Parts: sequence; structure tokens; C-alpha cells
Amino acid sequence: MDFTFMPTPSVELNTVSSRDLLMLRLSIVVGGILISLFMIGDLQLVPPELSGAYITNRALIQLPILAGLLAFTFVPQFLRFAQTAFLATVLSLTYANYYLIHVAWEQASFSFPYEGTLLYAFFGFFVFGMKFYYALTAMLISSVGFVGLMLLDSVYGDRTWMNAGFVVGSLFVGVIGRHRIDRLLGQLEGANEQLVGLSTVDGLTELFNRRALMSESERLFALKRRANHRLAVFMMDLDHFKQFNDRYGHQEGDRAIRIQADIMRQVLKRQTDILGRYGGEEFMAVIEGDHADRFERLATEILRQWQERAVPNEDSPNSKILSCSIGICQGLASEFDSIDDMIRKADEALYCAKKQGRARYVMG
Ligand SMILES: Nc1nc2c(ncn2[C@@H]2O[C@H](COP(=O)(O)OP(=O)(O)OP(=O)(O)O)[C@@H](O)[C@H]2O)c(=O)[nH]1
Repeated sequence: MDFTFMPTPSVELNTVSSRDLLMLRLSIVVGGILISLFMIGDLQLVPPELSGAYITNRALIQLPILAGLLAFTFVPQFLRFAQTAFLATVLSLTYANYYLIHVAWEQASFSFPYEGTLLYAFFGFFVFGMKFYYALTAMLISSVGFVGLMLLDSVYGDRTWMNAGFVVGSLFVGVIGRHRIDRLLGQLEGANEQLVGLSTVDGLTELFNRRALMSESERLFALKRRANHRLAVFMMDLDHFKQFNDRYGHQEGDRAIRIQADIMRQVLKRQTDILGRYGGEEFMAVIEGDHADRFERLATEILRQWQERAVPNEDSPNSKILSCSIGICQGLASEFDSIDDMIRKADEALYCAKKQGRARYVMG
């Protein structure tokens, strides 16, 4: 389990679920249980005169540090400061361990093992999911502390510097591991974003594809229905596009489809407007507005832009420039059963626009 607690709130909200938080709390409890189990084992090992100092260190310093972290996870600002809290926890546990090593050596010339230091660091790096820079900071401060301790007390005799090398080396390996995980997670996130883009965007026009168009429209419709706002569905279709394709070729046809998308982007530019390619040379937009006039103005502007661009369509039986027809269904959202109901009515209006001679809009 890799926790992705980030230091900035905007990212956290996207990445940390309540399940992650629950797992984190569980892992802190498991950490506490581990320390308690070590206590049972260690107390068989340490000389009796050290028992008091040992119990004080573990039960009154280390376990309360973990309990503090556990309590902090319930504070609303926790996600914002999670990484700092992990760093502080790992370092305080590590230094509490160093203190124990020092006391054991000073009071009883007992070489208290250092492995707990590594366990704390690795718990932080991989169970808490400390980010690379936090892990690196933990590694540097822990290494300096351990080397300092070895300079102060020659706890491990001949093996002192070998053990110091082992501690620093192991922490380094942990930090590199964390770096690789962060990099891979970053790549995965990038690939995910790309996939989401590919699955929602139409490759030719970069508008929403049919699937995304429908789900976004449904969402907007539900919102507007609750507030009983006015909205409109525009169905748009290029006129005599078959003739255009036949005369100028498929590539020019694609270019014309992109022009339609550009016009839509230029005219329907409110952030809430939903624009998409419904299929082939048919497009759809879902637009908010307080008055039906606004929708008429927008439709007129789309038609005007096609006129202005004057893309030739010589084989068209009527106008010799490419145009589009627009069917509009508009009203208060509560007047319709569903977005599909609006789409169907907009489609009927589009059919009327085609029948009436194309290059026009009909509002149903
Ligand atoms: N170039 C290109 N052509 C497409 C694409 N999708 C659909 N078409 C073409 O669009 C044309 C649609 O033709 P029809 O449905 O007969 O409609 P139309 O000729 O525009 O006639 P009206 O809609 O009645 O004005 C067909 O020739 C399709 O091959 C596309 O992605 N690229």
C-alpha cells in the first residue's frame, strides 16, 4: 500500500480517499503493536539496570509519538501537513532510539541494536508514503545523527564504522526506492491523464466525443433541472456535406469538420457550454441562458461565421458555399423529461431546418 499524501491541498483532495486515511491509521496502530512486541523481546535482552530507561523510552516517548500522529490524522488540516508530520514522526522516533542506544552504552556498556532506526525510516518511506524530498531529508538528518552518535560513543567497537556505513547505505537505498516509486507514480498519473483525454476527446475536432458529450450533458441537465434554469440543446449538421466530400476529397472534408468545431468554440465560449461531436458531420452543444433571444443570437452568429468563411461547395444544389443547419430545443429544464428528450426535439428542429432549405436555424 503506497499512500500518496501530498503537501498541497489541491492535489490531496484528488488523491487521498477516506479508505487511504483508514489504512494509514491502521498502519500507525500496527506500528504501535510492533513497538510493543519489540519491547517484550528486548526486555529479555537488556541488562536489568536498563529496564527502567528502556520502558520509559519505548512506552513514554515512542508510543506517544505514534499516538500523536494517529490523533493528528483526525485533525482537518492533517492532509495539508501529512508529509511534515511523517518526517517529524520518523525523526523523533529515530532520535529517541539513538538516545536509547546512548543511555544503554553509557549506563551499562550495552550495545543496543540500531536496526530499529532502519525499520522506522522504511516504515516512513514506504508505509506512510513519504515523498522523495521528505525521505531524503529524513535520511540526511538520521545519518548525521547516527554518525554523531558513533563519534560520541564507540557502541559497536570494531564494527562501529561498518555499522554506520550499513545504516547510511540502507537509508540511501530506501530513498532511491522512494524516488523510483515517485517517478513511476508521476508517469502513471501522466499516462492516466492522457487516457482520460483520449477517452473523452474527439481526435479530429478536440471537442468532446459522443460518450463524454452525453455524460457531460446529462450532468448539466440534472444540475439545471434542480435549479430550474433555462438551457438549450443545439444540433448542428453540415449541409450537403456528401457533395463536398465527393468534390473536394476526404481531407478537405475533415478540414471543414474542424472549421465547424472552431466556429463553435468561438461562438459558444462560456465555460459551462458543452460542445461535442455527435457523430460524422453532426455536432451538439448544450448551452445555458436566461432568454431564448440569446440562443437565437448564438445560432445566427454560427451561421454568419460560415458565410464569412465562404468555403466553396460547388456541387451543392443550393448555396455554393458550405453552410450548416441548426435545430434548437430550449426551455426551462423542468419542462423536459431528460436530456434525451431535449436532444430528440432539437433533432426534429434540425430536420425542419434542412427541409426549409438549410443554412438556417429552427427553434423548436
Ligand atoms: N471527411 C469526412 N467526412 C465525413 C466524416 N463523417 C461523416 N462524413 C461524411 O459526411 C457525409 C454525410 O452525408 P449525408 O448524411 O448524406 O448528409 P449531407 O450530404 O450533409 O446532406 P444533408 O445533411 O441533408 O445536408 C457522408 O458523405 C460521410 O461520409 C468525417 O469524419 N470526415
